[in-house]
Amino acid sequence: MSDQDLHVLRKEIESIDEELLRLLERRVSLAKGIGEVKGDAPVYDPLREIEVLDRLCGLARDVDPKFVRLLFGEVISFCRSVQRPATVACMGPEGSFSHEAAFALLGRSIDLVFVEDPAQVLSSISKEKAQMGVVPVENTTEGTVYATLDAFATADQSLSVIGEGQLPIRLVLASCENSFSDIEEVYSHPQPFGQCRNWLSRNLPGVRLIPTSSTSYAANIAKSKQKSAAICGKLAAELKGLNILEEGIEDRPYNATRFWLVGHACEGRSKKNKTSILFNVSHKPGTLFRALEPLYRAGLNLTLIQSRPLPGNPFEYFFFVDFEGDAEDKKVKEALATMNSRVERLRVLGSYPQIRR
Ligand SMILES: O=C(O)C(=O)C[C@]1(C(=O)O)C=C[C@@H](O)C=C1
Repeated sequence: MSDQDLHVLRKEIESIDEELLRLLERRVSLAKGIGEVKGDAPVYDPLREIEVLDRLCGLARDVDPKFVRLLFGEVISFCRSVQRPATVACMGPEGSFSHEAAFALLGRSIDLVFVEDPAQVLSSISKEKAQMGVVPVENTTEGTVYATLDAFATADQSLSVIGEGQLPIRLVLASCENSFSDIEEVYSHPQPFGQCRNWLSRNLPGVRLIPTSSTSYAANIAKSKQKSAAICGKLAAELKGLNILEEGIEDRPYNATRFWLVGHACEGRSKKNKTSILFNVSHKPGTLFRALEPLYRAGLNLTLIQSRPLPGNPFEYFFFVDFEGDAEDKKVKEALATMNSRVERLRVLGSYPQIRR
């Protein structure tokens, strides 16, 4: 290829880039117009975003659909923000896996509010410090995130789960030190410690493991403390300027965490909605069976059941159940009505779509 050929091709790229920019500006202008039509109604429409992204991925021919989803996910995120800026609460500080999950679910055109725990995420929404929140629910290695379930048990009843997404969790050992041999203590959230316990016993036997409220908080400590390291995400390590001593230290090849997107209920439903409920029963034989029986008779597939101590009632429990289906489906509605007559308290946390970006 001659310099002249390269020049011609680059000029054609510049022309296409300008065309793409003008089309993007047109799309943003249309989104602003939609925002005016919506008025005070919620801007975020997860079902419409899924529809737009799935359609484009179906149309993609010579471009990887994963890239199409990522690119247009950010276009939509910006188009959402020009209608009304969205403040999203999540566990911090910056660089936490909840931070990464918020970006994965909503794109990067969001304002983030970092808080200590899931209860503060929910209270941030209730106090209108944030319009939405992102909380971890379950990890493929360590199981349910109890703090999230406990937070919902006492949270504002107006909050709903409005979406769900899975984030692959890839753990790194990060430090100001340059070698394993210099590490005397490791900081991280208890969940990641559990996700790489075998790696730790093989590579850092006997090192003190100190739990923190989040992985990014652990990175903060490792940044300021010699002979220490953090188990965190790559984003946190890079944001703090730490050396990454080892990547991919999670014990299982597939290590992912399910996150809920929380806010005020959205209209509509997708074909594959899930529903999450919480309930408690009287402390008598057969009450749990009778509570679950209507879900069985409706043919609903349960994807999670988890008991948690009932606050104020020692050795009594409330239960979380996720199942496939939407609370507005006729058979689900009837099953929940029967269930409601058999339990002491039943709350539908939400029926929501799977969000993939
Ligand atoms: O169609 C809408 O309701 C819009 O607001 C537009 C748009 C988009 O950019 O495609 C943006 C935000 C919504 O969550 C859904 C879609």
